[in-house]
Amino acid sequence: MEVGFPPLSERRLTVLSGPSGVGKSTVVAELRRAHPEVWLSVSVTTRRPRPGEVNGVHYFFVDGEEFDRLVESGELLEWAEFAGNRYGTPREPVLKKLAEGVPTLLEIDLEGARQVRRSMPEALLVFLAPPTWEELEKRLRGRGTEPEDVIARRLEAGRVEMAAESEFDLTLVNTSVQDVCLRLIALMTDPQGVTTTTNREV
Ligand SMILES: Nc1ncnc2c1ncn2[C@@H]1O[C@H](COP(=O)(O)OP(=O)(O)OP(=O)(O)O)[C@@H](O)[C@H]1O
Ligand SMILES: Nc1nc2c(ncn2[C@@H]2O[C@H](COP(=O)(O)O)[C@@H](O)[C@H]2O)c(=O)[nH]1
Repeated sequence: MEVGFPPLSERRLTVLSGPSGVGKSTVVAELRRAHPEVWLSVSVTTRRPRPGEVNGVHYFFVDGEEFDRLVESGELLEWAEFAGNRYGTPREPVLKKLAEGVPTLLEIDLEGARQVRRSMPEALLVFLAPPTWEELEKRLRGRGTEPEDVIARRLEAGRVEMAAESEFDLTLVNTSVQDVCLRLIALMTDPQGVTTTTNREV
C-alpha cells in the first residue's frame, strides 16, 4: 500500500542519515558511481581532512571563524556540531539543484536531518541502520580513521541516533551496499518507489 509521500517532483531532496560508521559515504559513493545524475551536496566542516580527502570534493574544510560567518550570514541550510566538529550544508547550491529538478542528496547527521524536516517538510528522510550494534563498532574501528577517544564519542552519538530512527520516513539496513543503493535510487527516481507502510526494511 502506498504511503502518503508527496510526488517525486516535490520530494527530490533526499536526506541520508545514520550513525557514524554505518556506511553512508560508502553507499553514496556507490550510488553516484552507478547514477551520476544524482547530485550530492558538499558540506562545510571544521574537521581536519583525513588522508586522501580533497577540499571541495569531500568537504569544504574551513576554520571556526569562517564557519561562524557562514552561520551568521544565513548561508547554511542546516548545521550541527558532531563529535567535536561543526558541519553544515551550503544553502544556495541545494536550492539551485532542486530548482533545476536534479535528484539531490544530503548526507548529514540527526540534528541536521531534523532541521531539514522543519524547513523542507517535503524532503524524504532515510535512516541507514547497521545490521547489529557490534557490526557498527567493527566498521567504525575497521575504517581506521579516528583514534579511540573519537570513536567513543562517535559511538555515544550513534546511540542517540539509533534511538531516533522512528523520526525518519524509512530505514534501510546496510547489510549489502548494493541492495541499499538499489533501494535508495528507486526511492529517489521512481514515484512508486515508496510503497511500504513499514518504516524498517532489510
Ligand atoms: N555493507 C557493508 N558491509 C561491510 N562493511 C561496510 C558496509 N558498508 C560500509 N562498510 C565499511 O564500513 C566503514 C564505514 O563506512 P563509511 O565511512 O561509509 O561510514 P559513514 O556512515 O559514512 O561514517 P561517518 O558518518 O563516520 O562518515 C568503511 O570501512 C566501509 O568500507
Ligand atoms: N548536520 C550535518 N551533518 C553532516 C554534514 N556533513 C556531514 N555530516 C555528518 O557528520 C558526521 C561525521 O562526518 P565525518 O565525515 O566526520 O565522518 C556524519 O554523521 C555525517 O553524515 C552536514 O553538512 N551537516
